[in-house]
Amino acid sequence: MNAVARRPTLAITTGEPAGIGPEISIRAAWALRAQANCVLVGDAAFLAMTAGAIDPAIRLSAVSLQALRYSGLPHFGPERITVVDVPLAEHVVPGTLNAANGRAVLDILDAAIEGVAAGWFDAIVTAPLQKSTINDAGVPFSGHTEYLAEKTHTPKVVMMLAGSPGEHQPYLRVALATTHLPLKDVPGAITQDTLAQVLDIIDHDLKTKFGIAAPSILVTGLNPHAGENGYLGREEIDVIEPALKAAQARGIDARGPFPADTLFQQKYLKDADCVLAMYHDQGLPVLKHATFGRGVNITLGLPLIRTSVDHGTALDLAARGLGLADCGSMEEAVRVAMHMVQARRAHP
Ligand SMILES: NC(=O)c1ccc[n+]([C@@H]2O[C@H](COP(=O)([O-])OP(=O)(O)OC[C@H]3O[C@@H](n4cnc5c(N)ncnc54)[C@H](O)[C@@H]3O)[C@@H](O)[C@H]2O)c1
Ligand SMILES: N[C@H](C(=O)O)[C@H](O)COP(=O)(O)O
Repeated sequence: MNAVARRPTLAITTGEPAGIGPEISIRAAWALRAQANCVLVGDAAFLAMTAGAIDPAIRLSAVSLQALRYSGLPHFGPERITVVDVPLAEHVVPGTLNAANGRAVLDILDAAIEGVAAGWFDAIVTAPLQKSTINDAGVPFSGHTEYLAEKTHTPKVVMMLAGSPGEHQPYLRVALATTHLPLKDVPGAITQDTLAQVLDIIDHDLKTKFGIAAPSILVTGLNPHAGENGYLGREEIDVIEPALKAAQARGIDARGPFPADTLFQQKYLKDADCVLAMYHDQGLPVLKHATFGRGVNITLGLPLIRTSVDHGTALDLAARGLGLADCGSMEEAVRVAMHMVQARRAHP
């Protein structure tokens, strides 16, 4: 089979229409069309208008979901990008959220999930969406990660962001023990059972999806200075240490709990494959500070491949027009998804 036919087919969900998602999705799909068959999922008329404004040379061909269900995904070759049309309810004003379009953002995700199950797509790459707008549309929603877990009936998944901080610095992967939780709910969510599931998923997926034979995982504490021997909190002694001992007994190379504020140093990171942080804003600011614009969000533990960008909808940029958003993270999310598809093809 030739290289074009072997291109992975990736569904790019174009996300919040008033944000930068549609633009970065189109740009990444067009820039990487020789390597990946990126199928845009979103409102075809809006995407065509946006593509025309970005570069009139960009060629899009729309198909309806009904047509896909009837006759499968058409293969156009790298000279044009397929769009699966999921119409929005209302006209888009860039930079201005509109809850009337919130339901369509979920329809876009549902179409991509359906497409993976139907074999149209090898993986899903998600552009950023605005969580609040979906809630404003009346659907409780905390993130793609949780939504994909629910829709694929996966009891536990792990959010991991990864990126290269630059030359001569180790590639950084930061996984989270909890995802989108209010801070007050975090301590209660960190149990020995949860940590066992999270560590098993990280160990398994780093081996099977990233080809790391014996992953080394460094684990942070929850409290300042990892609890200071119990004087600044007992979660390290009561929960994290026993969970680590149990994981080690299962053959997982997980060490800690280390104070989160000093763990992110080269001397510790250089021999590690992943840092497991206890909550969102303990791990992600470090990763984003080091790699913003090149980072990728990967959901571990899912039965499908899903990657995403390391940033949000950037409504401020969308409001000011096209050409301001950095596409680096979106392109990297496409590349990581491609590599994961290729790795799965090599080791089904
Ligand atoms: N994958 C996702 O769907 C995803 C990821 C992160 C945040 N979000 C959501 O996005 C919304 C907005 O979040 P936020 O305001 O905290 O973060 P944001 O990333 O949208 O914006 C933070 C800052 O970074 C800048 N920025 C973001 N992306 C950029 C890019 N590609 N190029 C240049 N500058 C960029 C913005 O202009 C802004 O100054 C929230 O609803 C949040 O939940 C979604
Ligand atoms: N936590 C992610 C980040 O900070 O980049 C972001 O909110 C996206 O999460 P989902 O992939 O679950 O939507």
